[in-house]
Amino acid sequence: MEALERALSARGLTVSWIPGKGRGLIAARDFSPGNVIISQEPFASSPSKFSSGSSCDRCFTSSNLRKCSGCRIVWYCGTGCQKLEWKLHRLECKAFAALSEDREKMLTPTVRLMAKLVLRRKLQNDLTFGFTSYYHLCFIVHLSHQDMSDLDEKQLILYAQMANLVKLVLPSLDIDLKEVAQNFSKISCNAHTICDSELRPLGTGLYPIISIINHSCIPNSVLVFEGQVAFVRALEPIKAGAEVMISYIETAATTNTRQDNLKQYFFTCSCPRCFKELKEDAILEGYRCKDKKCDGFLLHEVEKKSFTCQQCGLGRDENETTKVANEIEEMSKVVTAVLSAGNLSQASSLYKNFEQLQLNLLHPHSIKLLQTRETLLKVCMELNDWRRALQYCQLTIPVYQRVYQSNHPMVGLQYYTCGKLEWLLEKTEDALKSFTEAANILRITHGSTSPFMYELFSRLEEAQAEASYKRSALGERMITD
Ligand SMILES: C[S@@+](CC[C@H](N)C(=O)[O-])C[C@H]1O[C@@H](n2cnc3c(N)ncnc32)[C@H](O)[C@@H]1O
Repeated sequence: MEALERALSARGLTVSWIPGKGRGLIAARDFSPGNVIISQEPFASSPSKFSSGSSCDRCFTSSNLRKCSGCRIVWYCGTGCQKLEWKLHRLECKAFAALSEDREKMLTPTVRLMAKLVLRRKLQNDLTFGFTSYYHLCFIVHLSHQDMSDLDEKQLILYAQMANLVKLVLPSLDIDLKEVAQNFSKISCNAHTICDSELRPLGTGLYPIISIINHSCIPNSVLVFEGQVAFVRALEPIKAGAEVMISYIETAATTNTRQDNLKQYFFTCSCPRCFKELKEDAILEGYRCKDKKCDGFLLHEVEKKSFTCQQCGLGRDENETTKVANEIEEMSKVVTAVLSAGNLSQASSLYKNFEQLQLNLLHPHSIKLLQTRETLLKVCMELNDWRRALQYCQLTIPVYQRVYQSNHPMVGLQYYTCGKLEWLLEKTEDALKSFTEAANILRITHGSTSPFMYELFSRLEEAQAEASYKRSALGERMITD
């Protein structure tokens, strides 16, 4: 514990016991927005689709992949990554090569992550491997909190079965089944989803120090990744003594949905957003005012059999709202099925009608409407319909600003998408504004040195150059006229 405290103190951090939360990471100095609070390599990690050739087992990149010629299961982007992983992979390579087709199917990403964890711990005392006991210590100290008594019988059986799978996958190792089952339970609360710069999930990793950080639905920090390296950056000024918090879940959701999604972590969030008044949830999951010009939110008045607008007092009949709500429910099944069948043109027009139907009933900032527009954005992009894609992208931004706090990477990424679409549509001034908004947020959440940020900065520079060229050309034309 002392070694952990020393390492953290050098980074301006400390660990404290927080009533109702267990341990938490505390700032021992002030951090400004964009400061890296902590960065860490994973103790163990696994890509979500490691055997399908879609990502490198080391850096998670998706290009130039080649199969390991030994096991023919794991993929690498080149000899560099393969060599770096070899000390660990050589222990599983032979075992994987010997797997029958049936057993190969058992090698799910979670089982693989556990297999890597077992192997890494086996290598722990091998100094030539380069892992110090410090890392191990962090792992043991940190991941010890999850209590098996929290689990129901079904989960206990599942973890025991998964532990058995690890034994089958690594038959030559002396595996303590009980310990592995316990570790599955610890992983479920402590692992982090590794995402690319656009927050698309790529895999799962265990980051011993980062997993000391507790959750808030309005976090003061954000977790982003460069390859597998995790970076926690401050989203807002964090004063010495304050707790560092990230969000474990998608926060564009109502309180009920967020609380449901947090159940897997065995706690009830008590952040200020979870105690926010009814109004926010009535907007995010509720109905709109009958008067389309009014943006009030409605509350159900059971005795009056109506939903009443809290801004203008206008009521909506219960029967009428139920009828439209049922139509929406029915249509939602149809549009989802058409989209899953892959018919994009049909999905595009059906989703457009679906959006119109939802607009009759749902508040303009409703999460369901937002999700429909996000789908329409994706579909229009796939169809190269940039004009409509831009319309939907723009419609999502005010809702993003409502559901994510300022500086949230999702807001920055959405501005970035808007900027790219505006650039394609030759709306140079608009693109410049959107790229600027995106850069202002994403340099806080993603830093300034990754290839992703270099690309954004170069798009921004290109838009600045084009805009000033267009402005001067216009000025010259006006002088001539
Ligand atoms: C990744 S760990 C965080 C560190 C943990 N507090 C510890 O002592 O090791 C996740 C666990 O921390 C606790 N936790 C995280 N955020 C919390 C919160 N906002 N309120 C209460 N408990 C929380 C829950 O027990 C959760 O399963």
